[in-house]
Amino acid sequence: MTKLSVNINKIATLRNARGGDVPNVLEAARSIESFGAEGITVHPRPDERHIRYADARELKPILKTEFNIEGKPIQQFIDLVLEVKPAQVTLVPDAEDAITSNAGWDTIKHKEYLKEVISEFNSNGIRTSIFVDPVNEMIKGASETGTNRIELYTESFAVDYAKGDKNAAKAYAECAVLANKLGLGINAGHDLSLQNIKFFKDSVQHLDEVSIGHALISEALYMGLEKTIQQYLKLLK
Ligand SMILES: CC(=O)[C@@H](O)[C@H](O)COP(=O)(O)O
Ligand SMILES: NCC(=O)COP(=O)(O)O
Repeated sequence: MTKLSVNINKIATLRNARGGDVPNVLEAARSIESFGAEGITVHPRPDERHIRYADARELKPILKTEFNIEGKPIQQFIDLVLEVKPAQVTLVPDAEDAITSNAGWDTIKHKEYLKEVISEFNSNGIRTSIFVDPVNEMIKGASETGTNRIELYTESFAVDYAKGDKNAAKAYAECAVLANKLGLGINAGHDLSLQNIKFFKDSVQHLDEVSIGHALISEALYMGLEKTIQQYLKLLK
């Protein structure tokens, strides 16, 4: 069974557009949980253009499902995660000016750094996951950092699948088998949607969790959050 964690960054984007508190991200998170989602993901960025560090602090006590905080492990982010103590932290190598996440970690080049940060989170009881491209060498490198899980960066899958490529999930399927052999849990995310999630889920074994934000919130504009979440849950069974 693959868990659905809903990324609520885009709810905060809408809120921030008017500078007030509409829509309220805490209320949205509560509703998302009540519609059956098994987790809430946030990805605060240093410019706080969508979800804010303060949102992460306020979300923790009200959430009933798994809280996943994603981000680049700069000191401010590390301090936030150690204070909030979510169930899971996902480390992402965000470039300074990127519109969104656009690459996985080079787990060989940054192995020592990742080991250090991961060890601190693990010793505080926080499950760790690192964002990686579907490349065997990066999976092997990840397994040497001490991380509990990897998150497969699915943008290239989404692009190739949309072009009709039947092998769009091949590298992901191979990496998932390798990661599982190496004892790593497997998450996936980025540009997953109602169009492509079933193919991905059916192609990739051992998938513990997917985190979905941009497409899910967009689809909910037409169908509503409840129906949209229920469709994902059906496709992830
Ligand atoms: C790691 C990942 O793929 C997502 O967290 C994505 O980066 C969402 O971030 P934005 O909402 O800032 O695009
Ligand atoms: N980790 C991926 C995530 O949280 C959501 O990515 P996206 O669905 O907004 O592309």
